[in-house]
This record gives sequence, C-alpha cells and structure tokens, in this order.
Amino acid sequence: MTQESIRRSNASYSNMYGRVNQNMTHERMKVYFCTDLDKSVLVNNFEKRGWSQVSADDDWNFYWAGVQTCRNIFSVDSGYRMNDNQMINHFPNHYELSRKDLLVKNIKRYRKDLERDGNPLAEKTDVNWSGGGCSTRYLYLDFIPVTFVLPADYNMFVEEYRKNPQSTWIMKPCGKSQGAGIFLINKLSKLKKWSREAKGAFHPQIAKESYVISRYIDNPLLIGGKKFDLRLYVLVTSFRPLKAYLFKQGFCRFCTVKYDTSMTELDNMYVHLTNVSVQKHGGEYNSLHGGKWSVQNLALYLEGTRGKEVTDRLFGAISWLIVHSLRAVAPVMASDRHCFECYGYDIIIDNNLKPWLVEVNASPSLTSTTVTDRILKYKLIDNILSVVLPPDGVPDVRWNKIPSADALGNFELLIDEELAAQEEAQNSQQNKNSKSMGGNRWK
Ligand SMILES: Nc1ncnc2c1ncn2[C@@H]1O[C@H](COP(=O)(O)OP(=O)(O)OP(=O)(O)O)[C@@H](O)[C@H]1O
Repeated sequence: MTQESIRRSNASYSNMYGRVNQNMTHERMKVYFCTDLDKSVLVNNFEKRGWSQVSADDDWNFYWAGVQTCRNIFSVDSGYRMNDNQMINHFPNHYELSRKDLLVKNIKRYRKDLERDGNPLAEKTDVNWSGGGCSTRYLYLDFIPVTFVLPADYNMFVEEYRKNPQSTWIMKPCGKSQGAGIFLINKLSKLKKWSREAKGAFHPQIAKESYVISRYIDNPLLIGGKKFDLRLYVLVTSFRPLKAYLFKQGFCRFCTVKYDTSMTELDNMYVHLTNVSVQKHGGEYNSLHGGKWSVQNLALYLEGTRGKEVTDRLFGAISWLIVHSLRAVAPVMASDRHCFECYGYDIIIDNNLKPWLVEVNASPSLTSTTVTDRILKYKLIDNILSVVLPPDGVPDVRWNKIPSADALGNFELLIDEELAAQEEAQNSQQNKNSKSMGGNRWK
C-alpha cells in the first residue's frame, strides 16, 4: 500500500463511513475485500459471501494482506487509521511469535517470569546425559527444543553442547523458510568450519543474518519408518484478553525417505526435514496424497497402536503447549482489535509421545498440493471468516468476539480469557448466593 493510497483512504474515511453507518440501519453494508495473495481459496470464499474485490488503494473492509503490507499499514509513518469496519489478517508485530529467535526469547522470558512468581508450572528437573553431563530443564514448560541464537549465544551453546557431545543440533536461519539454509551438525568442528566458510557468520558485528541452533529431536515418532510433523492451524482473535481456537483438521507431513540417524544421512534433507517444499523435489514424492495424513488418521492410528488414553493425553498436551506459547507472547503483542491471525503451528511428536513446538508460521501456505488439501484450505478460510466476523457477516471490530457454536464450525475453543473471567465471576457469585441461602434457614 502506497503512502498516497493511505492518505486517500484516510481522507475518504469519514465520508465513506459516515454514509455507510447511516445506511446500515436500512440495508446490509456492502463489503469490499482486498488481498495480496491471488489464491482461489481466498477469493472464492470472499465472493461466496457477496463481497467485492477492490485494490489496496481503494476503501476496503477486509484485507487478507501479506505481513509486510500489514506492517506498513500499522507503521507510525503511514499515519493510517483503521475504522470500525475494517479488519486485517495479521497482528502488527506477529513476528514476536513467528520469528524463530523471538519465539524462543519470549518463551524463555515467560518461563523465567513464572519461576520468579513461584508458579508451580515453572518447576525444574535435572536431565542426566549418557556421557556423564547434566542439564536442568523445566518439567512442564519444556516444549521447545533447547535453542540458542547465533552468533549472540555462541558461548552458551558451546557450554550446553559440551554437556552432551553425542547430541545432534539443527541450524536454521531466522529470516528464511521452507527449509532454506537448514543443516544438521553433530560436531562442534563442523559448526566452526561452517562459520569460517560463511565468513564472519559468527562475528556479532559482521554477521549478516542470525541463526537459531536447536537440539535436534532425534527420536521422532515414526510411522512406516518415516519422520513426520504436524501442521495445525491456530486462530487468534485477540491477545489481551487471549482468545484462540484450534482447527480440528490439521495434517501430518511425512518425509519421503525412511528415517536414519547415521552420519551418512545427516545431510539428506529427505530424511530429516518434513517441509513439503523440500520433499516435493524428492524422487519418492507422491503427488496424489502429497505425503500428508489427516490428524484424524493419526489419532486413529495412535489409539490403535498405543491406546486411547495416551492419545488423548498427547492431544491435550498439544493444546496445552499452544496456549502457553500464546501466553508467552501475549504481553508483547500489539493486540489491535482490527486484527486476527491464523498461525501455522509445526509440531514434532517424539517416540515417547511428547509434542515439541518447532515453529509458528504467520502466513501458513494456502497453496493446495492435493484435492484434499484444497478442500481443507477452503474450509479453513470459510471457518476463519465465520469466527472473526460478527453474526451478520459484516466486518465490525465493536462486536464481542464470542462466536456461536455454529460459527465455530471446525474450530474448537482453546482459550478465551474473557469468557473464563466471566464464568469465574458468575461461579463466585453463585457460591456467594448459595452460601447466603444456606445460611438462611427460613428459605
Ligand atoms: N529441533 C528439531 N528437531 C527435529 N527436526 C526439526 C527440528 N527443527 C526443525 N526440524 C525439521 O526441519 C523442518 C524445517 O524446520 P522449520 O519449520 O523450523 O524451518 P522453516 O524452513 O522455516 O520451515 P517453514 O517453511 O515451515 O517456515 C521442520 O519441518 C522439521 O521437520
């Protein structure tokens, strides 16, 4: 969006919405959408609702924007002010959750805060490594692999590495996606060699980009001998109070080559990285199912092989970790009421059925690799709209953001702090009433 279009949009704001608000009492407001992504799953959903497409320079009510557009709109320099009938699909500083290094920073801070407050959730435990080393871990809040930001935390990484030199680590550039620039290391010398070759990569003043280095989950749950991860969709309609929903139709993304931890396969990304963008270039890639499995199939498989109780516990643990990752960033998010965001959560389950949060994407892919994929993504967008919009389907940030059971569709409520507070207040009122009634023997 250009400065000029922002200016024009602001100028027309009062005219347009003065008119719209007057008319609204008589007829349903016409909705204008705008999108940076030319995806049929988006456009078909908007048009199905009778909305009309306009360009970013026109007056829009609903913008499915790229992250950069969103940042431009919210930047102080733009001077753009949104009105009550405008909604956009990102929070201005979504990167607090979706950038690999910031996610880790926020989760570390969240755990420290809980620990300082003496919260039992922040209980710690010792882990003894087979090589004799020992590390301390959070007992419950240990849901991201141990991670350091490089070059800044290099010394801390080396200290941790030396406690268990047998372990494998994964290096990921913070600013890239789709598996780009990722590699595995199991020797410090390999990291040093890499740093020498990528001249100055570890020199804080020279480094062009930062990396995260995470403990590699080397014992993933395998199905058919292959590694997979989960892609789950989490919709957040507010960070303060936190309101979040989990889409029940996530999927597993499988590697095309059987899992193998031997040294010779360490550089084989078809073994280790589950990204579709990586796997689709492999000779074994099947374009019919795209290496994907629905979460429902996974649940059935796990119930059959491990039992219902552990399967339920696993899915409970996944919801739990999502809620805590959101709580970790909630204090630093600009919880603008015009915004909502659908995050793509990447989760790996290890062979002890412990879920690990690998990454959160602010722009999960809406590209469909299979027919099932297209149906799923179409439904996802349809369902996002029904949750974020008021019951009359017209963008309006003044509504209470409490979707009906029908509107929830395939989303299930993960957390609504506002509703929870209301319920708590109601319960304590009821308790008070019943106590006072109990005390009154004449009633
Ligand atoms: N700590 C880890 N242990 C095991 N496997 C991992 C770990 N971190 C990442 N992976 C694997 O590497 C893949 C890519 O990692 P990640 O999703 O963090 O990077 P990305 O390239 O930014 O991906 P995206 O395109 O989803 O943004 C994951 O899908 C997963 O299969």
